[in-house]
Amino acid sequence: MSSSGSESILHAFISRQRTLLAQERDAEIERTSLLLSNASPKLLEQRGLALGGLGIVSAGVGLGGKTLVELERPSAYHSSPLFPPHTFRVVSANSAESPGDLARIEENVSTTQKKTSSKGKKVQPAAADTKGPTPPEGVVYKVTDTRIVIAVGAPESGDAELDLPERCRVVKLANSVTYDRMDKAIDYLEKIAIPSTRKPGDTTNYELSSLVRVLLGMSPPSKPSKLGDITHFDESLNQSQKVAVRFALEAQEVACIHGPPGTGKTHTLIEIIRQLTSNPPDQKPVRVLVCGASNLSVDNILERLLALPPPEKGKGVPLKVTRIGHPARVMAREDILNATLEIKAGRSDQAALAKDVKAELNAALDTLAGKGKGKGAKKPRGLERKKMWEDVRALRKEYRQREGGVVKAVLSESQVVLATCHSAGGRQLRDHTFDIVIIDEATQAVEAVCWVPIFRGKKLILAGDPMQLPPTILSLDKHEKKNKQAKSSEKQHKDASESEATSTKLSKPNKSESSSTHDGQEDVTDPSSENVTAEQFTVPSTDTPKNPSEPSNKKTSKHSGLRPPRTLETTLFDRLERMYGPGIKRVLNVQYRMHAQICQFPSNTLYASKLKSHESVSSHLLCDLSNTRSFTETKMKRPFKRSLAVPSSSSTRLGVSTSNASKATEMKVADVMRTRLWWSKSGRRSLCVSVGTRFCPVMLISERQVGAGLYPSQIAIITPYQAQVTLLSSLLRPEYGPELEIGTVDGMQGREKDAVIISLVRSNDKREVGFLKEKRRMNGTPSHLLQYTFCRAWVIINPLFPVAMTRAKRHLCVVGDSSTVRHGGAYLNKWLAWLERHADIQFADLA
Ligand SMILES: Nc1ncnc2c1ncn2[C@@H]1O[C@H](COP(=O)(O)OP(=O)(O)OP(=O)(O)O)[C@@H](O)[C@H]1O
Repeated sequence: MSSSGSESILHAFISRQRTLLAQERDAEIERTSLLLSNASPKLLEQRGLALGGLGIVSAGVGLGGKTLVELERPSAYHSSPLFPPHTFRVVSANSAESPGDLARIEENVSTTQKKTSSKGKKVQPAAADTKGPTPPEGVVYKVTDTRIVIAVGAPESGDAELDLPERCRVVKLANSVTYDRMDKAIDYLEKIAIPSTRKPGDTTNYELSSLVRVLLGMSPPSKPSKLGDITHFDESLNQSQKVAVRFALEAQEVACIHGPPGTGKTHTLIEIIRQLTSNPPDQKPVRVLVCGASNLSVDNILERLLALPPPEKGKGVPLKVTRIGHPARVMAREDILNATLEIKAGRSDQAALAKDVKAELNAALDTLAGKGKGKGAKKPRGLERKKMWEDVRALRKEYRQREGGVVKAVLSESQVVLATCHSAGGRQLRDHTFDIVIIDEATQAVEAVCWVPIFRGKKLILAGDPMQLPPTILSLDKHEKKNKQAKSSEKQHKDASESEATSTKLSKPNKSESSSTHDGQEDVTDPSSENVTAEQFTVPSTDTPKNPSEPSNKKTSKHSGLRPPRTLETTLFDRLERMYGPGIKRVLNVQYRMHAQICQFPSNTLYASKLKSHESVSSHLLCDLSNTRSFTETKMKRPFKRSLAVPSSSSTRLGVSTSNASKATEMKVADVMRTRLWWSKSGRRSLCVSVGTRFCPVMLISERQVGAGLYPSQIAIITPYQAQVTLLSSLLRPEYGPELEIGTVDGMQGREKDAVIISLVRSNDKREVGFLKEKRRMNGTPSHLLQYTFCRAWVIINPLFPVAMTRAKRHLCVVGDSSTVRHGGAYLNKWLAWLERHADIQFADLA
């Protein structure tokens, strides 16, 4: 191809990425801002977009010199300290992984005050008072049932005086930080790949590395380097994992690892990290940046790295690992927290001086807030206050400088640095480069966010499963939606007509064969809604790889070049496979999690029936656990226990598609309570359901699972709706503690539990299943719920399959209204039919 030809393709690719990111940013802004500007505070609170009547508990200094403002519901205004259902999250729910929701802390003016302000003018609801000081804005740093912490004052954004009102309301804002970082990455990519786009006089040293060339299809992957025999640290690796390890180590630029659920993607990555970092002491240590699409995926890897045994005496030093990210977003475990940059920096020798400055800064902030030491301390006013704020500004600057030095020292000596893709673009890593960048859950991240860490490394290893959660995209345009709907109904029609017996023949249309559209963009049949070919799962008997530039089968030799993506759902992983064929990846084909019966349906329908269950798990049951008491019913020994199909009844429907979520939730709480009372008074032991579907998990847990000796920590409840999560948490947490995991599907990706209850929730006359319908998605972020309920213009697609159905090790319980869920398309219907044949079904006893 001529250089101008390839340049025009690069232009088209980059400009398409920009357009898609801009659309996504707009969608995000529309989702939050428009709602906020038009809604009254009361409505915002009802919709979980604001928390009112809050008081300040404290305002201290956190990493980066930000002020951490902690707020709660004071007993003077509220009968309960518990927050009502809300949508504030530490990890923002937008399409790309982001640092947390943005929020504004404004004065909570009562309705009467609002109607006639002191000047007799109407105050705009929910809008900041334009005449007073600008209300502080920041990132949600931590949320518990009773407290919310907002990190105010990003270092770059100046240091406006923090004037906190006595009675506050926290209002959610549109978050642009992630988009800014992704835009920056795409701008940088453009300047690297197309020198003509650089501004005259730009002296930046742009390096078009061979990694970037391969990722953009400018040159094919180089021949793999030849490694001799590999001595594995983990001798239990199966053949497909060994093949993947060798493949990743020998690849020169990029290697992809495709791991269906429970097949040990993370396990394999750990071996790869150990291999990479174990070069002889006389050689320069290899530095690895390990990223994930989510904080959870990063913590999963960190947890396993920390659990590694120290090297034998004289055989190297323990691996130095550091986790970048808010401790509040990191798994609340001591060893994990101790590996965070914040804690490590705080403990380092150089930290003492920074600590002194921090103490001084905190004292000054306390004085400004009228909480200074000494009796009757008052807020300074006038000139004195102005002077103090100047001191605070100077102290903050000094603190940042000192802290910057400490952070640099800690990171420089870390051989493995872990961060989310997004936070790899933060200022802490600004001057750091790495030999290898690893991205776990790469199939869940939009391509632009992957470029953030890619620029820091020379070689890239991606791990993921294109059949699991894709990135959540808000902005699929109308054309795309129509296209998708048409394709999905076509596909579902086809799916439904295929019997399960023929599922082994299911073949994913080869991505490389996808036709390009008139505008040169790729034809995006949702890559995830396709299936994997049996051939892709064939693992060679030795771990010697093929050259990624030599595709493994005839069909794939027709691989395409760089194409502008049609949607942000096309991940880098998808795109590479499409460009280079399956030779660019290795597939893991033995799963170590699920009882064979739990594995069977996803294997048949999504993995060409090639997903094998390792013998150590294929027949394990709850009753094999040492802590379970003997189950009185023999049926309990089956891995599918009680798939409850609840007949609908108009008086008891508990679907989410009502016009008022909070009302619906209140009603449901009452129903749950009533049912629980009824349940315990009746003393009945058999499973039955009297109303709706929402409370089933409550009973299942109390009556069956914990009753059978399971620990709450061995159980997870997965449900698509955040409102359901909030409801169940408020009911179950007091009884079973925080160890009982209750979450939406997103939170469960990468996790596993002995017993999993999936609550499908939806039950209604109209047979509306909402986002249960989408084969691969059933996302449950609160904002999605709100979107569904209040902005019907949005099409919500949500991930349940196969993530939710593949989290259970020994016991899977599905609770749902079969008469509603049955209308969720061919895939759901097929699953239900399969459950009816293979699981224990119990219908509700409406009497
Ligand atoms: N070779 C192996 N031998 C024994 N156990 C293994 C092996 N590989 C993986 N496992 C176990 O299988 C389980 C799943 O592994 P892991 O979490 O790495 O899978 P995954 O592919 O990342 O999962 P998912 O993406 O579905 O969450 C873990 O308990 C892990 O210890």
